[in-house]
Amino acid sequence: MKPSVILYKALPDDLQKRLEEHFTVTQVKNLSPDTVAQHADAFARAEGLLGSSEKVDSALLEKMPKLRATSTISVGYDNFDVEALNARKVLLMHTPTALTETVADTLMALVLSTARRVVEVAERVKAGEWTKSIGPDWFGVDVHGKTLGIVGMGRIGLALAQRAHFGFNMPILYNARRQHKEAEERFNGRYCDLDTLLQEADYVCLILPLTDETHHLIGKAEFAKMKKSAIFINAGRGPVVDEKALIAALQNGEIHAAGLDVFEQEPLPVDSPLLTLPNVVALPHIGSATHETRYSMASTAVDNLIDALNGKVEKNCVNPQVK
Ligand SMILES: NC(=O)C1=CN([C@@H]2O[C@H](COP(=O)(O)OP(=O)(O)OC[C@H]3O[C@@H](n4cnc5c(N)ncnc54)[C@H](O)[C@@H]3O)[C@@H](O)[C@H]2O)C=CC1
Ligand SMILES: O=C(O)C(=O)CO
Repeated sequence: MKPSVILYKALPDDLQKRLEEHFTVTQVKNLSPDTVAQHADAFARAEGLLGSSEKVDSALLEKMPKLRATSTISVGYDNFDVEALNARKVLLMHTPTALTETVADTLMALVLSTARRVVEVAERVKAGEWTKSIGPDWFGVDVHGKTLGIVGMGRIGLALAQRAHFGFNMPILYNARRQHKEAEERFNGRYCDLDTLLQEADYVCLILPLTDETHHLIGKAEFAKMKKSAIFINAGRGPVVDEKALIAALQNGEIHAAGLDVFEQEPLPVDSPLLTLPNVVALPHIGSATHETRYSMASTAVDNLIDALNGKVEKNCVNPQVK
């Protein structure tokens, strides 16, 4: 008999078929208590769980006594209670390499669009304001040659450094938990403490996982250390930044602009002050959202679940020690 799995995200038809070749699949719309109660038998039987953007905590695990593996269609796994999974010896699989280049493209898009005010001036054109040759009130600032500070020199940080170094001739400062030889040898990156990076960078780019350690890593004191001309970018996770402090820093002119793909609350509430600021580019968490990359992530996640339930955890496994 095929193992049972719960699928909580729609998959392209061919991937759904591949999943069904290996498993008996119950598709649900989300992991809310109501949905779990409605499909209680399927959750009680399931050995695998596949999806994204939903909390997987100990309360859910209690409803899934047979669970052996979870597979998330994402690289970030802050939605998972990893300690609870470890205690139950449930494997957690993710999609680290499938999205790296695409997310680095998004970061570069945020750098360029904030610096050159792309969204703001395009809106002014659409509003009919381009009635004569433009003056300095439409100008932006340069990107090439400016100092880029990358906080979180992991896979995506490295891909951003590559773009900035070779494409835009930007000197690179970085902060991470350890020094990265590759960043230094290939992209001339300079490791420094967070304070130095905040003080010296023209562009401060965050691409960090959300952990207890990174929660509100950037707040009032950190914005105060940045240059008044600094542009702040976050595409890691919203709660890494104290959003109230960010809004105040933008409103008080402590920093020049911000490009954001992630927020403390998603979707971003429509009454967020961030949406009233012309110097903010706010994106709806599109870091990896291209057709090609989202397909590749879903395909990797399906393969990850097949591998994990067959005891293969050589790659893409967050907690291989529980096997
Ligand atoms: N906006 C979006 O759509 C996306 C956002 N992400 C976010 O980006 C994160 C990073 O992804 P990857 O580069 O693949 O991960 P990674 O694990 O390769 O890199 C993470 C980096 O952060 C550093 N780091 C961790 N804690 C730190 C701390 N307290 N202080 C300084 N550095 C610290 C690590 O040393 C490492 O260099 C993901 O965990 C996810 O939250 C990832 C993909 C898409
Ligand atoms: O993979 C992730 O962690 C995302 O945020 C979406 O791609």
